[in-house]
Amino acid sequence: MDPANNLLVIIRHGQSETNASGIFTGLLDPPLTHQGRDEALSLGHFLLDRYPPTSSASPFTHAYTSPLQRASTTLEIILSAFPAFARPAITVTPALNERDYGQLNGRSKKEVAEEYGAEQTEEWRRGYEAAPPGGESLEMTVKRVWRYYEEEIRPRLLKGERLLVVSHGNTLRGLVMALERLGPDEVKNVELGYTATRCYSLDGEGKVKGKELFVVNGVEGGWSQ
Ligand SMILES: O=C(O)[C@H](O)COP(=O)(O)O
Repeated sequence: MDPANNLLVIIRHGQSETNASGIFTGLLDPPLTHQGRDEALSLGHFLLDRYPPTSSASPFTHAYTSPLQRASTTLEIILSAFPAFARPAITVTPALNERDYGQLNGRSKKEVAEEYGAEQTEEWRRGYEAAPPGGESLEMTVKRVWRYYEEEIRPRLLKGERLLVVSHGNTLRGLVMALERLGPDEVKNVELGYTATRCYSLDGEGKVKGKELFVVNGVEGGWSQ
């Protein structure tokens, strides 16, 4: 896919400290691990190679991220690989926060599975309608992120902009579901590894006309269990 206009590149953040410890992270705000910082830098170099700036144009016109540092730091590290003139303006918005895991935020995934059973835990993690106690279902997350996409991101794409979105596993699963028109059963199988990257090109009406998965950090397509 050429670095044409109407381009949307979505990226999951690198590994955070609580990701590494097997803890439901949700709205917690842990820093990236060393591995997570390395993943972000490799991805920055990959994107620089894939979308080289020209003397007159930056490859990306705008970037979006969440206020949670694992996403915003991933974006900063990615952009550190680009020359200063190629740095896009950044919008930080809670609309791109991770799904709120409610009472599970901060709890060990293993212990939750022992307490509530593996099936229920999987339903909270990958089901569409199931909301963890006090938290958001994927359905609620899709509504939140899609509203933001339609109001803020899509209009820029329709103007021909090239956008980066650095966000979170379930938030981006929600965005993928809506962009690719997947059903609840299909989205269960969408898994995002650290710095998973997917690139969409859109037509003049905002419909997806092309999609590309990148192999970065040794994970095919950036998507993993
Ligand atoms: O919030 C978290 O714990 C992770 O970002 C994603 O967790 P999950 O794989 O359980 O959705």
